[in-house]
Amino acid sequence: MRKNLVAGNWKMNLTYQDGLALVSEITHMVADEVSGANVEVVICPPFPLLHSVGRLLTEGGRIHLGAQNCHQQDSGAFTGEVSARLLQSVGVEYVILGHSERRQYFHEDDALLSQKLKAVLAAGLKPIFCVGETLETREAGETFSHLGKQLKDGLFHLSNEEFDQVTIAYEPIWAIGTGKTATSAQAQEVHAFIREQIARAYDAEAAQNTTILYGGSANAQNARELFSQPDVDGGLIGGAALKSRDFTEIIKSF
Ligand SMILES: O=C(CO)COP(=O)(O)O
Repeated sequence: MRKNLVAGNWKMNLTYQDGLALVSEITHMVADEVSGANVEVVICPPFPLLHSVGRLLTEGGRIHLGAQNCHQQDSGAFTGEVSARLLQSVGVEYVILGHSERRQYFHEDDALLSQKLKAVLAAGLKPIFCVGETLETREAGETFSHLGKQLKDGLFHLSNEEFDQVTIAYEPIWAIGTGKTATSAQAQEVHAFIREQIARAYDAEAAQNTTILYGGSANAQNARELFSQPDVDGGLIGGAALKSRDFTEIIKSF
C-alpha cells in the first residue's frame, strides 16, 4: 500500500520567529485533530529554520522535516550551497527537487537534477521530485510528451531500489500560486499517466507503490475532491501551508 502524504513547501517566506510560531500551531492542531488519519505530513521550511523546526517536530511527534533544495556535491568550495549530507545531519528526511521555480529561476535541468537525486539518495534522504507543464505546453496539447520527457530524463535513470525512495509531485506551472487549480479530472488524468510511465520504466508494483502528489493552488476547500481521485495520493502545498488552520484542514481531507 502506498502512503498518502501532505507536504508544505514554505518557499522563501516567513522569518525565523514567524516560522517557529507557525510550526508550533501546526503541531498542536495536528496532535489534537489528526490522530487517526492515514497520512504522513512533511514541512519544508527554508534552510535557516530547518534545525529549530526539526526540534519542534520531534517534540510534537508525527510530522517529518523536508528541505526545498540541496547541492549535488557532498562538500567543498561551493559558497552559499548546502549538501544533502548536512541536511541529513540536522534531521531532514525529504528534499524537494526539480521544483518549477528552481528549473525556471535557477536553470536546473535534467542533467543537474539527476546528480542532485543521486546525492539525496546517497545521503539516505527521500526526494520529492517535481514535474509540470506550462500553460503554453498544455494549450499546445503537449502536456503528456513534456511530462514523459521530464520523467525519463530526470528520474527514470534511477535503479529500482533508488526509485523506491522517490515521491513524485505533479505541479502544473499554470496552477502554482495563481489560485487556478487543476480540476480533479485533470489531476487524475495526469497522475494516471505518470503511474503508467512508472509501470513502463520499472514495473506494475513500483507504479502502484509510488506516492504521487498534486501541487498548484491546492487549499482547504479543494483538497478533499483532489485527494479523492484514485491516483492522487496527497499534495505539495505552497500558499495554504503558511496558514496553520488551512494546512491542518488539508491534512484532514483524507
Ligand atoms: O509550488 C507549490 C508547492 O511546491 C504550490 O504552490 P501554491 O500551493 O501556492 O500554488
